[in-house]
Amino acid sequence: MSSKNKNTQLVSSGRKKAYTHGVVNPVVQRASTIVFDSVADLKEAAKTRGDKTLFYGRRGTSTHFALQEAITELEGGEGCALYPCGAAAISQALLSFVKAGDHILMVDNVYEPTRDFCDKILAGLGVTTTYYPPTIGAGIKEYIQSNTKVLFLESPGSITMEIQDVPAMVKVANEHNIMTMLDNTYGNGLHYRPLEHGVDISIQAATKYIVGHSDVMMGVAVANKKYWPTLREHSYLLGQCTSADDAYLALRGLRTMGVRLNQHEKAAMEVAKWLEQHELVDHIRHPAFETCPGHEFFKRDFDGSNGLFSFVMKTGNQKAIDAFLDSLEHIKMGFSWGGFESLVTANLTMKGLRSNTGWDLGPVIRLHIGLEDIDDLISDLSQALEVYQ
Ligand SMILES: Cc1ncc(COP(=O)(O)O)c(CNNC(=O)CNC(=O)c2ccccc2[N+](=O)[O-])c1O
Repeated sequence: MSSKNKNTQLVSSGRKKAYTHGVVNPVVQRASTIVFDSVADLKEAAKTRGDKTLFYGRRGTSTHFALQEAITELEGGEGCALYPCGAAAISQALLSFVKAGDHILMVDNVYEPTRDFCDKILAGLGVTTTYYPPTIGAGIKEYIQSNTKVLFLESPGSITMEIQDVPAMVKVANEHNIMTMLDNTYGNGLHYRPLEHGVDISIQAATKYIVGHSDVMMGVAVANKKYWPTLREHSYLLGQCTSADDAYLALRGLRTMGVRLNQHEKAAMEVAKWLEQHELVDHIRHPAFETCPGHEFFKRDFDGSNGLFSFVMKTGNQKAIDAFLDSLEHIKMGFSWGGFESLVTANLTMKGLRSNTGWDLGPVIRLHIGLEDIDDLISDLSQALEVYQ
């Protein structure tokens, strides 16, 4: 019996006997070639090859089908396409729907490699991009052109964590027949489901919380009924596929995502509250804090937060940042988040990383709070801030 309760879904989804063969987890069905006993079998498989039928490795196997069903249920869509990483999910979802002469609207705090894809790849294909302020809301209307095809959102946005008024923006997009895509790596389907707010395609770097153990690169995109057929077929034609082993590991991570996120959220809130009172810290950029732009939309639309947040320093220079980073022991520098480990990245300024929103504040330090003991993390930050000068 299926359930609308998310933690039950995380445990139960994608466990049809056709995928598990009677055990708890799906089989790891590695394949390039599927063999058929008769012409009739081959013709039957060819008819339904795009819909969870064994036909050819690139179309997926039982392991992939189990993961696709689970993610589709988690995000509440019609179907889920799998990609080798989050960046591929973003770029291939865009390439599935734009053509030369189109224009897209991209949020200005978007994950930097997404910006680079727009500027270095889409531009070369004749697709133009306008970056809009993350807090623009319904004012997005002013940025729409006659050839605008896609409104791309990421909420909260990368590093500076602004949360968008998604329903207001989706309403404007629908009024102008513009499709919407949202990078939901932060909301992860448990705490935020873009399709419930009218977004057409929800994209995640499964690399982060879904996998949850920093050992698989994967992207997912879940589309609604209107856009699923095109996303599924164009992802196939663009050659997007993942290994059965990675699909198994992603599904394995999904099973504990609920309990892991509970701990990430609890620990991050405690660490952020400690940082908030520190004399060197200007303010916290954690969606659950009033000092985070768009906090009111987080309270209205999200069911929870996780281990990722940033804080802005009152002052600082690169020397102070480097000394701080080098003195951390438990919290490691690394270009990712969503695993069990605590990580840190730092930006001296956001100037130059934004094209339509200014930045006159201090350095930004982003933390991913992992599953270590909170006291150890706070002690680590306390001693590191002592050398931040
Ligand atoms: C919101 C969001 N959306 C998509 C992706 C990409 O996922 P992938 O890593 O699986 O491709 C990510 C990847 N997250 N990684 C990080 O935030 C770490 N920083 C970077 O990756 C980064 C930032 C700026 C410039 C270059 C990089 N980089 O390491 O490629 C993401 O945060």
